[in-house]
Order: sequence, then structure tokens, then C-alpha cells
Amino acid sequence: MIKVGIVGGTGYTGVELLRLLSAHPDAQLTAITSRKEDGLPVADMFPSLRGHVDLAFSAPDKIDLAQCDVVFFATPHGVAMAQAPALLAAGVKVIDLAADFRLKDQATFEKWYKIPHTAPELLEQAVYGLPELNREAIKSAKLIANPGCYPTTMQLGFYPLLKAGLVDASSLIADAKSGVSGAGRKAEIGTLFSESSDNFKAYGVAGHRHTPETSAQLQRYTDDKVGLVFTPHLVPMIRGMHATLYARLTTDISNEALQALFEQQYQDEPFVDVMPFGSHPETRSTRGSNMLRLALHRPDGSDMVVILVVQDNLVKGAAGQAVQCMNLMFGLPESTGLKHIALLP
Ligand SMILES: NC(=O)C1=CN([C@@H]2O[C@H](COP(=O)(O)OP(=O)(O)OC[C@H]3O[C@@H](n4cnc5c(N)ncnc54)[C@H](OP(=O)(O)O)[C@@H]3O)[C@@H](O)[C@H]2O)C=CC1
Ligand SMILES: CC(=O)N[C@@H](CCC(=O)OP(=O)(O)O)C(=O)O
Repeated sequence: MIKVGIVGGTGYTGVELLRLLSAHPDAQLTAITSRKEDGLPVADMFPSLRGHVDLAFSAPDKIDLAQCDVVFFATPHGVAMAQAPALLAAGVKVIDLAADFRLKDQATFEKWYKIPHTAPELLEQAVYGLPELNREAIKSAKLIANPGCYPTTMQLGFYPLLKAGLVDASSLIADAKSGVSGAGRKAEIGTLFSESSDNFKAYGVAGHRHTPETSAQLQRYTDDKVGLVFTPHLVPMIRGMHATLYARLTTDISNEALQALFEQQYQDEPFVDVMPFGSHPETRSTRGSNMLRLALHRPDGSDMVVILVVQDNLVKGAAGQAVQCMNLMFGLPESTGLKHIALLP
């Protein structure tokens, strides 16, 4: 059994990790931290876990995480970078769901996250945890930078087109919508029921930190300079993310050939579903599952290709993806513990 620690067990991605890992056949939950809920049984806070998790939360300074084989950080940016050096030195693998190790360039990280990076020496060894595009490196990684939720949709949607050199890399557009759980469980005015329900708005239009993350990753797959305009929106739902991606074709290609390109790219992927051409994937078709679904469109008379991508921001966008990485790092079949079908309605 893999002994698992979770730092930040009271947040939305933390409780999602608990849901997935408590049912994982090869994982044994060993340590779950909370600064505020030290001593409280996990199932008292989250009754959905009654009968599944019998541990209590521990304050981070009261627990020896070095006893774990792997520690997940489901914490705000800046927490993992403080603790990862000692854990890695003790032989513990680390999977960070935050952005501490996603950007290779320290200055870019500090510009966007507005905190100093305290473990820049680890940036080079950190492996970006997007299994569909980085599987071999993840298998031997000791430190995983789990991707952001929006970047997962953008990369898996644009990648086949960029790799095949079919689109203008300099004019990519992503118009994406997230459910409110994407903002976490912490109290904030913008996520109050009366602010976020029956309401719809864009944010971060002038610049969102997921733009440099996504651009840097996409740049790995093309020699042309990647230019990405990304606009996130908050929608009045709890879970789910929908990205509408636009790319300008530079080659004359049929719809059938485009569809075949995506189907071939993802044919062996357990968590990417290429739907029939012209489909309209719904966020609820991924709710609670680790599946990302996408569909291609060609607006009549246009040289643009439109890719619709949906996922559950807390699963494929965060905790499920992190467990997918754990499976790879420990030599397990990649889908272990991740075969849930989405919840309808
Ligand atoms: N929500 C989402 O859809 C996604 C989130 N992410 C990223 O995952 C991370 C976690 O997000 P999310 O679960 O939504 O956040 P939440 O705000 O819901 O939870 C944060 C957790 O971190 C703990 N925490 C906060 N500060 C510290 C600290 N200084 N030391 C130790 N623990 C701390 C909190 O617990 P306590 O206060 O009890 O200690 C809480 O359990 C973030 O970096 C986020 O950007 C990534 C992809 C998607
Ligand atoms: C709705 C909402 O607020 N979403 C978050 C994204 C959460 C996430 O995936 O981002 P990081 O891990 O990079 O923080 C946001 O836009 O900041």
C-alpha cells in the first residue's frame, strides 16, 4: 500500500483527494492536515466520508509527513515550496496541486503569483503533471507540478493542432468558464451565493496566471511563437469547466481529417473522450469523473477551428489528475481508482 499524506485536507481539492483515495485499492490515507481543525475526525467535517475515512485532521506541525510515500499539497500557492525540499530529501514523493513548480522560470512565477519563490533549485527537477502529454517523465518523477484546471483544457484541446502544424500558433484564443468551486472553499465575497448565483461574469481579462503556464507548455510543441488570449469566466454552477478554444487553420484540411487527427492522438487515453464531430459536450457529462471530453467544430465559411472542452475542475482539473500522476509514479495502471462515471443530472 502507498502511504499517502494530504496537506490541506479541508479544502475542495483536499476533500476530493480524500474521496478518490479512500476508494483507491493501493492507497492508504496516513496523514491529513488542517491548521484550523486539529484533532477533528475528518468524517465529522465531511459526513460523505463516514465509514470511509477514520482519520482525524492533524495540525501540520504535529505530524511527521516523512512517514508517507507520497504527499499531496492541496494548499494555496507558496505552501509546497516551503516543505518540499525536506520531504524530497527524506525520500518522499511530492505532488503539488498549486502552482509552485509549474513555471520553470522563477521571475515569471514571482511576477504572476506575487510571492518570492523559496525553492527555486527544485524548479528544474519538477515534472509537469499532465499525463497525456508528459507520461514518461511523470513515471520517474519525484516532484510533480499538477497543472491548473484551465490549462488542462487548453493544452489537451490545442495540442494535436499545434503538434501537426495546422494552425497559427500566434493567435490562439480560449474563452473558458469555471464553476465556483474553482475558487476554493475559503470565504470570499465573490463566491457568496448572493454574488455568484444568477450571475455571470468574466475576470482576469487583462491577464490571468494560467496564460503563462499554458503558453509555456504549448511552446514545447511548436517552433512558432505561441500567442494565447485567455479569458476566464465564473458561471453559477458548483463544479465544471467549459473551454471554447479557437485556432486559425493555416492548411486546407477536411473536417474528417481533423477529426481523425484528434481520434488518433487520444485513442489510447483513458481520460480523454473525442466526441463525434460537431457534438456539444456538457460539463455534467464529466461531473465527479476524471474524464475530459472534447468536440471539434468548423463554423461555416470560416478558417477557424473551434474545440469545445469540458471537465470537472476538481477531478481532471485537480485531484483526479493528481491521482493519475500518483498511479504513474508508483507503477500502477493509470486508471486505478479513477473509473467513476459522471453523475447525472
Ligand atoms: N479548486 C479548484 O478547482 C482547483 C484548485 N487548484 C489549486 O489547488 C490548491 C488548493 O485549492 P482548493 O482546494 O480549491 O483551496 P481551498 O481554499 O478550498 O483549500 C485550501 C486548503 O489549504 C489549507 N491551507 C491554507 N493555507 C495553508 C498553509 N499555510 N499551510 C497549510 N495548509 C494550508 C486549508 O486548510 P486549513 O486552513 O484548515 O489549514 C485548506 O484545506 C490551490 O493552490 C488551487 O489553486 C488547482 C486546480 C483546480
Ligand atoms: C473560478 C476560479 O477562481 N478559479 C481559479 C483557478 C483555480 C486553479 O486551477 O488555479 P491555480 O491552481 O493555478 O490557482 C482562478 O481563476 O484563480
